[in-house]
Amino acid sequence: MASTSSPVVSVRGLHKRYGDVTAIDDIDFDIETGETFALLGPNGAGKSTTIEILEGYRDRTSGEVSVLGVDPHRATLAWKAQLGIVLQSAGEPAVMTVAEQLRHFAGFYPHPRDVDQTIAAVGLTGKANTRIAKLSGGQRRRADVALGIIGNPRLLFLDEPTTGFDPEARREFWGLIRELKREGTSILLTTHYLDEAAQLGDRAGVIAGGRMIDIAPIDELGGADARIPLVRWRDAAQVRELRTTEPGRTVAELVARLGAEPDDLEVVRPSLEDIYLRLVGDAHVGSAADDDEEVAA
Ligand SMILES: Nc1ncnc2c1ncn2[C@@H]1O[C@H](COP(=O)(O)OP(=O)(O)OP(=O)(O)O)[C@@H](O)[C@H]1O
Repeated sequence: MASTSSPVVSVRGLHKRYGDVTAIDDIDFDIETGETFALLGPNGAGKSTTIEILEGYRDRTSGEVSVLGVDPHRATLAWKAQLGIVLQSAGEPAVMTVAEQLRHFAGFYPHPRDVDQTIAAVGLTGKANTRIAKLSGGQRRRADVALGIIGNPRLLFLDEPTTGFDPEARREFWGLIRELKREGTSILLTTHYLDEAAQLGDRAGVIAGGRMIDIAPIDELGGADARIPLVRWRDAAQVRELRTTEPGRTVAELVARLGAEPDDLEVVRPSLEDIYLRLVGDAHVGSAADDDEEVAA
């Protein structure tokens, strides 16, 4: 939930170049206290670069960045202790057990979580005394998340946190993140799973080619027009589609015109994934598809 206090993250006019490659091209966004902000975009869009700049791991070329009121460029240990970071790849698995590793890292923080409760929260109680190297891929990812939250962070960075999770583990993980949200943790999430963004995100920013092409509450992404339903049916051998704000009237007119129930009739509301793909596709081709005409799909 957004609040009226100053944003936990504020980014203005951010640019990042790697040699000749412009990875980030003038992006602006804020994350409010207690908000979960989903950063979405295709491979190579610039999400990790943005996150690494916010975390203080990477220099920017230009622009203003404030994280918990501090420029990450001037990071102090006290500032870092308020961040929780779950990287895309956590490197070589540790030889320590899950519990040993968490106890070790808990010692670095002024107000850590309880180790056993954290292990339970990520669903690894049965594996607390197993070496990290012996965990499955999905279990290792849970151990990464446990490490990210052991310091009781005010701001949690989750970079593709559920890659490799089975569907049940993903749902359990969403429950854990909702609990962290309830506790007031602000979260920056990147994910390629649009259902995950829809489940957890309050707002989302879509990056493509280093530019922020849309930023809105999750259920307003792409604008109102993006949610116009599609009436689809089969006409002889062809599938027909019509985008309309009045699907009921369209179906009634179709039935009247055909004198019978249309074959394979369905009314489809665009999913977040449909809307996202359209946004990213439009950013690539630089032009929108025609919305109003009846077309053969
Ligand atoms: N260290 C680097 N040196 C040179 N170019 C880089 C470096 N890191 C990233 N890039 C380039 O910057 C652009 C943005 O990369 P980035 O890793 O931020 O994208 P991403 O959105 O996180 O992608 P993914 O979804 O695949 O993780 C890409 O063109 C990438 O090739």
